[in-house]
Amino acid sequence: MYNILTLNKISPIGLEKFDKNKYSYASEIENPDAVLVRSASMHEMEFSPSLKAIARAGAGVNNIPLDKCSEAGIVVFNTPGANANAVKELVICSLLLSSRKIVPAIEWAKGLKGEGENVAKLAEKGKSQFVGPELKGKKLGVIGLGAIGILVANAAIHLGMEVYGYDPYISVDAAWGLSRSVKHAKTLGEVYENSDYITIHVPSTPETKGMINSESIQTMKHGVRIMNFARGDLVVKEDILAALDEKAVKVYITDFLEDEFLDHPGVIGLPHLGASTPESEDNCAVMAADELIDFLENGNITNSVNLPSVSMPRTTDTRLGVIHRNVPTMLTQIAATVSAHGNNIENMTNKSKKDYAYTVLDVVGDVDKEIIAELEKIEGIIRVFIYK
Ligand SMILES: NC(=O)C1=CN([C@@H]2O[C@H](COP(=O)(O)OP(=O)(O)OC[C@H]3O[C@@H](n4cnc5c(N)ncnc54)[C@H](O)[C@@H]3O)[C@@H](O)[C@H]2O)C=CC1
Ligand SMILES: O=C(O)CCC(=O)C(=O)O
Repeated sequence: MYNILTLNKISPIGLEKFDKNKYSYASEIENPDAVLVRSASMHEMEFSPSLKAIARAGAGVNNIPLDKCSEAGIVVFNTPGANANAVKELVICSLLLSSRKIVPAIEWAKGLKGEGENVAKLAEKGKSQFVGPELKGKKLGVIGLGAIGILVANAAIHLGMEVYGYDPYISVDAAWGLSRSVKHAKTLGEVYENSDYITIHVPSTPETKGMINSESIQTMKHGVRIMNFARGDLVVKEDILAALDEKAVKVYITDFLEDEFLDHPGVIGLPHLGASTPESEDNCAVMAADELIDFLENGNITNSVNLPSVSMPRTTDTRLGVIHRNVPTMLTQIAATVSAHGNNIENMTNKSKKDYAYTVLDVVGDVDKEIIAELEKIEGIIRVFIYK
């Protein structure tokens, strides 16, 4: 029986993937084999020695201590692209909200309650205070052209916007999916100086944290509208508030609330709603559950952020999965140890990702727990799993 600890509300469609004869899942469970999480922070959590994998039903993994997991041989998965359409739709909505004063207009309209037959006349008289520009013909800067950035950039082209895309690490697949009409910005400066609207779609990393600050804002067009559906810490709070007060930034729309934002007239704040659609919650949960099941049952790794993707059809009854450092002689030592136990290696795959590597071996004959202890004694081997 495998135990799955769920740390957030996970879509039942995803949870149904776990065969009840083989899996138990609950928000409190002893000795979890795996954790299913959305945004809950795991940085202060004690990990049980039983924990083998964490699946983030979503994209951003800044709530998970990745280095600690890698060193403990815990595989961390995410669900690339599974919630991208949900975020794209809210970003397009936000482009309109930032332009057309829709939120204040709705609030103002509610104030006409009780005016009876004068409502229509008062509405016509008052509407001029809510004039706002169209998106067509305006320039949008998209920072980060991954699953979400691409969809936003392409949709904005269809709205008639001129789009500048910036992503020095763009993947080949992403580049293929990007509309040819999107202009390739080679520097952030190019995005900042040209854009009437800027939307950020990068992960929170040491490189991106605080990238929107007083210095970068100074290089932007006066009155720029900024959208942040990526992570709150990409934008320096004090600097964006000062820029809003000076009207250097006209509107800041963010999915990441701060107390100071709540009553600021220039901020439209949302409670981290980007991925909150039933479709995206289902997609993420299903993908995360599939990743966990294939790892826990077969040792296959797909969409891990700390270990390489390794997927091999089962060819024997016994499989070993070995997480180790990406250093020389690991494979020879693993093979020698397995052979010394009299097990023939029928098939084997090895891949690496930065400092870590993963080797899967399908072996003939039974293996006992001794082999785990012997393999784990080898310097550089972090963790060994047996799949039968
Ligand atoms: N508001 C919400 O509910 C959601 C927020 N997010 C956030 O949005 C982020 C992006 O999500 P996805 O597009 O799905 O991820 P993704 O991994 O598909 O795309 C991220 C892109 O950012 C690029 N990038 C990384 N560092 C960069 C830098 N310094 N400058 C420019 N580009 C850089 C990468 O090359 C990649 O193409 C996530 O990391 C997460 O923090 C994601 C989903 C939902
Ligand atoms: O699960 C959620 O609602 C948050 C989604 C998110 O921020 C992400 O996928 O990075």
